[in-house]
Amino acid sequence: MSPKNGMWPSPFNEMFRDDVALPDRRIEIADCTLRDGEQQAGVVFDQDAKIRIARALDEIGVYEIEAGTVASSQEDRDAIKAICEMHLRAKISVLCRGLTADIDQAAELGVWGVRLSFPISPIERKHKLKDISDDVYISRALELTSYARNRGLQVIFSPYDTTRAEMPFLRRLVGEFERAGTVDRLRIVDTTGCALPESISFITKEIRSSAPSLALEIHCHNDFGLACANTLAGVAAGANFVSSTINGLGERCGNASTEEVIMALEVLYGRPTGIDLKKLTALSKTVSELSGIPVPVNKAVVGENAFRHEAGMVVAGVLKDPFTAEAYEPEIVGQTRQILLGKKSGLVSVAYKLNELGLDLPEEQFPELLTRVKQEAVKRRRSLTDAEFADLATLLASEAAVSH
Ligand SMILES: CC(=O)SCCNC(=O)CCNC(=O)[C@H](O)C(C)(C)COP(=O)(O)OP(=O)(O)OC[C@H]1O[C@@H](n2cnc3c(N)ncnc32)[C@H](O)[C@@H]1OP(=O)(O)O
Ligand SMILES: O=C(O)CCC(=O)C(=O)O
Repeated sequence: MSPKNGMWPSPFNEMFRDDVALPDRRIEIADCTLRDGEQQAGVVFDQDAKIRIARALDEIGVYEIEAGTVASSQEDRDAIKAICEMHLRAKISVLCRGLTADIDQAAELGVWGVRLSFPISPIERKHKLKDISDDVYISRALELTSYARNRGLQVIFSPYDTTRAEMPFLRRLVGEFERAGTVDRLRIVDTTGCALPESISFITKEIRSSAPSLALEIHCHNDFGLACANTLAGVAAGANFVSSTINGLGERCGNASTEEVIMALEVLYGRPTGIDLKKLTALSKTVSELSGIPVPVNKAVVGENAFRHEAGMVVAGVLKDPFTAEAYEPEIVGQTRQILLGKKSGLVSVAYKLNELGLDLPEEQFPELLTRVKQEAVKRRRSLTDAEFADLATLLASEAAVSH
């Protein structure tokens, strides 16, 4: 076993790659940071912020940008229009309610496609669609989708709360779409983040068998920390489009994070996404800055600690071969590896850091320096900066010089 392209995942993954890794399988990122990301309570993206994020998403190479909710506000519509006028490579879509007025507004803004959000589970239908019957639901869904189609829009139908829908009705709906040919893609939506990966897999396969020609997208929330796993389950079961957000921003606990799904596809499934991976960390920082939502230091892929090592036994391995503690090289995602000195350090780290900082200290002083590093880290309740470590080493060196 050895690394390939700077990556070294579990060899057992090979057994589960199935068709996800096939070179001719199309798996595209339809990022919704500008729509669901902004639904994170407290987040406001103004037009400049939306334009910056849209440009950055386009630069990494996402297939589609869900740029906002058309009914939300005039500011949003202005921003969506401005994004359309940037003529990015990425397709621009917007969320519409099940109303022709929303579709009209979307068409006038110049978007490529609409996402028709139409609640499907019994609880949503009862409270949001006046307990609409199955027959009326289907006829409205067909009317709305053909209306959007006739306005020249790509049509992505979003049965809101798909994971709590009744399966016979869901099967009937997608069968109708397949017959009518009014829908380009169906988004499977885990609105409350309540599904297991196995359930997502089941739902995706059921829809595929009821409507084999319908393209599928998967959109998962993170209420149980399963959004990325559920998204991958959807992809493995046949969804070719991923609806996710940078930093996992989004309603409540957020969505599957775009960068996590991309790296899982690339590293764990061995499936190239065509995304410029080196720009992921910078994009995460931009979204964090513009949303005002900090990225947790231990966030997968883009967190500051994702490639930092402090524990002595870990560092001893990393310095011989980083793959003892990492599944892929940090530079792939625009990060760097760092060795920190602190309470959990060992002598190997002391020697490494002295050398890295160009500091001279007799080897017999290393254990004393390590003791002082640990004491200082306990006192400060954190790892030490390079300057603090250098101060400790310099002080110890001068004490040793005086006592000789
Ligand atoms: C969870 C999701 O991701 S879905 C997307 C959610 N996104 C947003 O809500 C975006 C921001 N929203 C807004 O700015 C506002 O809610 C607006 C402008 C869209 C609508 O505002 P208002 O007209 O004042 O309606 P309000 O938001 O108070 O209520 C929504 C109404 O739409 C109905 N509704 C909800 N979903 C849908 C739908 N997909 N299609 C049609 N009607 C719907 C609700 O039942 C409710 O109707 P009611 O007043 O008869 O109870
Ligand atoms: O497409 C929709 O219906 C909205 C999707 C959504 O963000 C959700 O329900 O989680």
